Parts: sequence; C-alpha cells; structure tokens
Amino acid sequence: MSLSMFNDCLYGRLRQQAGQHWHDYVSHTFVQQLAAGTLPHAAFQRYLTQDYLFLLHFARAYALLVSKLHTLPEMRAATTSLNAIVSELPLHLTYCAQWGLSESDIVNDAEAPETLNYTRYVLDIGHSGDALDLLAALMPCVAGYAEIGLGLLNNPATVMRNNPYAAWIQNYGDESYLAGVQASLTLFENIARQRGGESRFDALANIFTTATRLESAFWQMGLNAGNTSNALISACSR
Ligand SMILES: Cc1ncc(CN)c(N)n1
Repeated sequence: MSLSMFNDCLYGRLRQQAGQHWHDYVSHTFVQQLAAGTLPHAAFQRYLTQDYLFLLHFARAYALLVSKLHTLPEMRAATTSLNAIVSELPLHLTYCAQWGLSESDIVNDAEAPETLNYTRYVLDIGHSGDALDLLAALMPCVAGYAEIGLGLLNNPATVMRNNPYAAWIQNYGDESYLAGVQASLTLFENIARQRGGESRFDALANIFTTATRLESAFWQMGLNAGNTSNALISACSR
C-alpha cells in the first residue's frame, strides 16, 4: 500500500474536502512529538489508555456496520475491519503492562469527554443513518492512522532508535494494519457506488469532517494531559 491510494475515489475527495481539518489531524503536534520521541510520557499514557476505550466502542460500531450490510462479501469485509480494530488492543496492553497497568485498570478508568464525543458521535451516525453514513464516520479513524503510520515510517526525520513510541509508529505502518484499511476503503467505495455516494457528497463530507475534527480533539486530550503534568512538576520543584 502506498500513500497515493489515499487520493483516489470518493474517500480521496472527502479527505480533500476536509482541507485544513485533515491537515490538523494528520500533522497534529502530538504526532510530531511522537515521531521525534519527545512527547511527554503522561500525554502518551493518557492518549493510549483512552484509546483502548475508544477501540472497544469502535469495535461495536463495526459490528453495527455488519448488521447494516446485505451481502456476505460485504459482511466479511466489515468483519476484517472489526478484527483489525481488535488487533490493535495488544499494542495498548503491552505499553500499559510496562507502566504497571492491567486491562481492568484501563477499562475501569472514566471515559474522557473527547472519547465519549467521538465514539458516541460515530455510533449515533450508525444508528440514525445507513451503512454509507456510518462508513463516512469510520474512515478518518481507519485510513487516517494508516496515512500517519506510513507517512512517519517513510519520513527520514522520524526517530525510530530509542524512541519509546517506535512500536506505535511501526504498528500503524505495518502490513497487517494496512490490510484492514484496504478492506475498509474497498468496502466504502463499493457501498458508495451502490447507495448514491456522489449525490450524497455534501452530507457525507459533513460527517467525514466532523469525525476528522474529533480525531484532532482526541490527540489534543493526550497533549493536554502532558502539559498539565509538566506544569505540576515545575510547580512542585519551585
Ligand atoms: C482515536 C483513534 N483513531 C484511530 C485509530 C486507529 N484505528 C485509533 N486507534 N484511535
């Protein structure tokens, strides 16, 4: 899979339409600090533990998508994407184990407003709309992270040696993650052709851009936790 595939078809046009919002998401300060290995630990931990909760709800959203599809190949494609979401969880658990956090510590943590906003928005689109609406809400998550992962892995400025976040970067540029992305993109384009995607462009762009903004807010939630923790450390050392 190469970065050029993100420009094609309806997905590419929605990504283009999201404009500055897309740029803010894929090149967020959180991502830049992750690539440089300079992201504060507290920022990453907050992000990753919330992301575990996020993924559980996204798995539910993919299950909802399966129930909205009509043919076996479509259901298989959505199930591949559901499995790709669930396959991200071991990465989170490995990081958390290093910090002394168990799975029950993570699931007993309260959901941040940013996690609630994003996941329930997507589930609401899924419940009130059809499979194409739901896919438009899901695409920034699945394909955006592939773009970020591949972009970082192909950028010589990305620090991989002694970067505590190298495993994260590797995970989202990895072939097995990208296979799930490919399944989602192909399904999205097929469903768009069947269900009048072009004539629904404005409504789909609205959904896609909203999900993109919620992705940026999710990075910012992590970054804010890092800033708060740094402020506390410097206040205590005064
Ligand atoms: C918030 C968010 N967005 C996307 C992904 C990649 N599935 C994720 N793990 N977390």
